[in-house]
Amino acid sequence: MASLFLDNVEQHLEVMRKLPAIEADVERVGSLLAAVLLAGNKLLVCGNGGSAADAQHFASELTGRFIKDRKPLAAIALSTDSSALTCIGNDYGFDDVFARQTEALARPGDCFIGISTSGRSPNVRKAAAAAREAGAKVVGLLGRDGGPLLAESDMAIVAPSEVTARIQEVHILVIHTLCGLIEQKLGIA
Ligand SMILES: O=C(CO)[C@@H](O)[C@H](O)[C@H](O)[C@H](O)COP(=O)(O)O
Ligand SMILES: [Zn+2]
Repeated sequence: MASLFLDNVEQHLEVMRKLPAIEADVERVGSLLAAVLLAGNKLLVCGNGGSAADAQHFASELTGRFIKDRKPLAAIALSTDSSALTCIGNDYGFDDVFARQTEALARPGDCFIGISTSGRSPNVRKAAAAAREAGAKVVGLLGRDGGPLLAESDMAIVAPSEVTARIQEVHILVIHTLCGLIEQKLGIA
């Protein structure tokens, strides 16, 4: 009898084998993010649950380090400030927790990255709209059919799976690749 672990490994590998289909999207987003950072602008990243963890992981690879010693790069996760989350959530509602921070921080030339396995989370969608309003680019890191956020993004990477955990596993691979592409394109790797 196959174990749950081996079932998950098999399912994971099945999804991984489909990833060449999204290679061009990953390259395109990598070029965009590198251009944003090279121009002195910043990345704003957010998501819920596991994607909140991905958002802070992503931002920390850039402000801290990924592979090479290099200057810190401008990226901020909007899902990490418990005071902002509780204040905005309590006073305005949970749908506004990322949008209000985006409205405060996003400037023309910046890039907002919304991470959502369904592409349906209202707080991520509302923040994407606020980013667009501020003149920032919108990138969706999505799954399933991309949800409404797919059409609301300037560029998107959609993990080819219907399973939240598998989508998140693709997202972290994509995030690490984007960090590598950024370092490569900025001439620091
Ligand atoms: O990590 C997991 C499941 O693997 C959960 O925490 C998951 O991220 C949460 O249910 C999120 O609220 C899902 O939101 P989204 O990906 O649909 O935007
Ligand atoms: Zn998870």
